[in-house]
Amino acid sequence: MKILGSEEWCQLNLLGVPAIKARVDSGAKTSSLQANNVKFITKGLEEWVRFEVNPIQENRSVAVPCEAKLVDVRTVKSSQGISEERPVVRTMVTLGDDSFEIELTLANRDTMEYRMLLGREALNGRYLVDPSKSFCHGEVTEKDMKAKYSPYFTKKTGLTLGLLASNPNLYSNKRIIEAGEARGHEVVFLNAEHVYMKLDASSPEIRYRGGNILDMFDAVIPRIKPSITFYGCALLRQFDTLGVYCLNSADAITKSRDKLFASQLFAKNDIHIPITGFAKSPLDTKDLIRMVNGSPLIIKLLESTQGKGVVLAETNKAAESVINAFKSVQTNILVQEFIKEANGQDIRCFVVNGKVVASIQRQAQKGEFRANIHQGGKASLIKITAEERKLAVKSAKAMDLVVAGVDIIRSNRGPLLLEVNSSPGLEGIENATGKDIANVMIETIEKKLKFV
Ligand SMILES: Nc1ncnc2c1ncn2[C@@H]1O[C@H](COP(=O)(O)OP(=O)(O)OP(=O)(O)O)[C@@H](O)[C@H]1O
Ligand SMILES: [Mg+2]
Ligand SMILES: [Mg+2]
Repeated sequence: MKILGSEEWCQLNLLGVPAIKARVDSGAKTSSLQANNVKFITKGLEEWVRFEVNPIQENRSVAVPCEAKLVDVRTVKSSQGISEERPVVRTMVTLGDDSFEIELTLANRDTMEYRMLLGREALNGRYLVDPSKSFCHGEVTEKDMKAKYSPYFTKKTGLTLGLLASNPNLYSNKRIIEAGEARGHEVVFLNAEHVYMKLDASSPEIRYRGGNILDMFDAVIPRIKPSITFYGCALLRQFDTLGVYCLNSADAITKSRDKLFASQLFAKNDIHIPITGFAKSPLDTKDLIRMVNGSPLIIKLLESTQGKGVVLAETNKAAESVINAFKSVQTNILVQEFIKEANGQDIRCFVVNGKVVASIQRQAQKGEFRANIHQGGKASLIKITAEERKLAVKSAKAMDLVVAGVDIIRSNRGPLLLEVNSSPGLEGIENATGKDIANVMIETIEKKLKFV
């Protein structure tokens, strides 16, 4: 009988797969093939399956479209004990000089290092396995693979951009993908929580769930939600280490997410904010309140968005009890002068690459002081003053943010900065102004990468 090693090169010619490296696994009964986007279709009276195979390990960009007649659907238990339904197809496999029929279960599990497994059914009566050997029926080099799959290595004309975010259905994310594609780039959505990394001085890596190595990106657009700031920024640092341009650096995002640190940087850069205090001990609460000119005053959780952690205390007594209540549960807060004359209005300036590309005024709902859209605020068009424009640009720069949503409030002593956001939403501001901000973001990446 012929000998098979622990891995062998196969051809699945009927499926249009001219070479695929298989793991010989006599511990498994049936053979399996990695398949993505599996769809059941009918051809006449027959049931078929349509799917894609990524025949090259650690490469998702080569995807061969396949079709085969469905012969069965089987419940298979994975090594982790999870049952799943897998379609089974029958096709011809070629191994060196031999060709024979084989049944393959289609496994869409991402974690397949080998794209194909040869199980007992395929081996019985044909081969003996010698696990100490490999490629007994011929070898396929990387160069051969490139030649065999050359039609799939499409000539790249645009950039490859990664959108590092959490929800592909958010308006902002959909718009960024759309704008990137419209400008001829490939935009790949990366769920930040499915990305992981190898920290190694000689071969650092970034991988995606399933083991694909993410080494194809020219730039990454971070849209990190606050709850995963820490992890998301670690990923951005890794991309940066690997030479991938990040539209907003990990450093800049980290700074802007910490209201206390950000306020200190504003003060240092001569950027005016409402009088703000921060203290550790409840013993200092009374003076803290005096320091910001007494009530009514604003209390802000250090990490808050959409206005959720911003409270107005109308009296000194109320302020004191709210401040001390937060302190008793070890929650960090800022105490801030209330800008009453703003009348529940603030200004959101969208800054990209040192320019204000759009701005809107937000008006809080009746009886509410927070102008956030999430708190029922209404957006309207506004022409900002030269001073406000300068303040917005300077504030984004103080945070080193290339893309920033800068919130400004109009006080009796001129415009004051409220905060700078590193993942400003596009929906409210694009709809109100009719400006294509996503396009400006993509253009900026092109400029930074000198892409023409
Ligand atoms: N000192 C203040 N005086 C008056 N109104 C204020 C003050 N600070 C905040 N506000 C109002 O409350 C809103 C929310 O405050 P802020 O922007 O600081 O919080 P946030 O929760 O981080 O919101 P965002 O979603 O913009 O990140 C502001 O947009 C503004 O309308
Ligand atoms: Mg904020
Ligand atoms: Mg805000």
